[in-house]
Amino acid sequence: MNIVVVGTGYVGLVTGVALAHIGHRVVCVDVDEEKVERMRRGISPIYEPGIEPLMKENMEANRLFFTTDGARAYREADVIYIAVGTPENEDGSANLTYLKQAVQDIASSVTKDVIVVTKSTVPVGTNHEIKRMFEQLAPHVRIEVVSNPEFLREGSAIYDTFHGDRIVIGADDERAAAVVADIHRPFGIPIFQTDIRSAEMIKYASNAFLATKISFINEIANICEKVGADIEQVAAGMGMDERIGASFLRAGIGYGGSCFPKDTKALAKIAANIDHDFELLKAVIEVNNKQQRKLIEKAKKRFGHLRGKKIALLGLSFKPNTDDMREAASLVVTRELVAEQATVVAYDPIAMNKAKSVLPKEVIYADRVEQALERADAAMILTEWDEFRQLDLSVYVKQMKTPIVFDGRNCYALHDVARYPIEYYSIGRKPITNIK
Ligand SMILES: NC(=O)C1=CN([C@@H]2O[C@H](COP(=O)(O)OP(=O)(O)OC[C@H]3O[C@@H](n4cnc5c(N)ncnc54)[C@H](O)[C@@H]3O)[C@@H](O)[C@H]2O)C=CC1
Ligand SMILES: O=C(O)[C@H]1O[C@H](OP(=O)(O)OP(=O)(O)OC[C@H]2O[C@@H](n3ccc(=O)[nH]c3=O)[C@H](O)[C@@H]2O)[C@H](O)[C@@H](O)[C@@H]1O
Repeated sequence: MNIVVVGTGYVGLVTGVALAHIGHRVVCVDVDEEKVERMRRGISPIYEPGIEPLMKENMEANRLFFTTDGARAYREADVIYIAVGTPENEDGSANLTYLKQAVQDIASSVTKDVIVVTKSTVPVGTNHEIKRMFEQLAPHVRIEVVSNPEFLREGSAIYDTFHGDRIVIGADDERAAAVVADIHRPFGIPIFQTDIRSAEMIKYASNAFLATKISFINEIANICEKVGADIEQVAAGMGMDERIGASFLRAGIGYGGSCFPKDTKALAKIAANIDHDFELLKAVIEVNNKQQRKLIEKAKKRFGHLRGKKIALLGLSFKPNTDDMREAASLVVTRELVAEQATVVAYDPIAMNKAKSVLPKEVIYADRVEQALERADAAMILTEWDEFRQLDLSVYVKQMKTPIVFDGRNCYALHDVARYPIEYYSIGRKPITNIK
């Protein structure tokens, strides 16, 4: 079976590597020549723990190949996975330009029957539109379209692919569904087969539900601060109820990343297009927008104004173990701090290079956490990297002008912080004001 994966971003590359690892022959196609050149040398274009050894192992076993020659790959393919980006349009809807281009590329090259599997997150109805496009553009062959949405998380993408909770296969054609199910069987993950539209909806509904959990717990955290409860205790107590579940109840400065922000907006738009006002989801989005500014609000309350203050930012990526800066809270926080005329010194263990091209030019970058904290008036923790969680708290006391820490990810236990002369503001917990 010849498998081709179109697009080698987080989803495409991880899919290609994982399918090769369970024994398939996989050709990964990308239009980005530089990326393909690097992957051919075994270098991953994305920072993702564990990916490079797996890439190399499967390339050496002659199961995994990278090319820009899509036409040839599509001609020889039995199954083609589409994993190109579906970013956000200005109005919040999903931009299907890359997807449609990939469909055209495939249609103009295939010479035999093929199954096309859509991994990209696409609005309900898109796979049927793809099917219609193929019927028009490549009437000489039979192309079956299958929806196979992806649920991996960045930073644990390899683990998630081998240990996912389910593989969703949406198909109208039983034979195509069976072929795709067989391809995935070696993962040993439960397969949920359904119709195409339901599969498309499962993806959006899953992301929207997880985003709802986050905004919900953040609202509870905001109330906890005012009534003197502790969000960590509250989340732990809630999570013990299996109907609620313990995961995705970490309060903080909101969700970012390439998917929750765009997929929640896209689903709200899908609803609006059929005259359904998805009020709950709109509130989830609004709560998140406010939550990303929470540390700024706290700092302004503490200092009055931030003009001339040196603020150390710890963590820039939208979450740990990735260098992805898409919709990271740091984008909002740095913009606000610069507008407030604060001096911003930032440090991130991995994302600094990517950050430099997207954050305001006024941001100064430090090579080490100690350097960022040096003589700072305040620190803001935006991403819960292990490096910050494990940091000896005395470093704040030693390095900073005033050890005032705004922790947007609740990295430290309050009883640990209480042992140091630190002023500490976190999310949904009591502040600690131990500065002498
Ligand atoms: N990033 C994530 O964690 C997850 C993403 N998704 C969805 O998967 C899709 C892909 O997302 P990412 O991997 O983050 O995208 P990405 O933006 O990181 O990568 C897309 C890749 O496709 C390539 N490409 C674009 N047009 C092409 C064409 N015509 N032929 C060949 N290559 C082409 C680009 O050069 C790029 O390398 C999106 O729909 C996203 O919503 C779903 C689950 C998780
Ligand atoms: O569609 C997608 O692209 C993916 O989106 C998310 O994965 P990802 O964005 O990589 O990362 P998550 O671990 O879900 O975190 C997303 C954001 O939510 C925040 N978050 C997460 C969990 C939590 O309890 N609290 C919280 O604030 C994180 O800090 C981060 O900013 C989903 O978890 C994946 O299942 C899905 O495939």
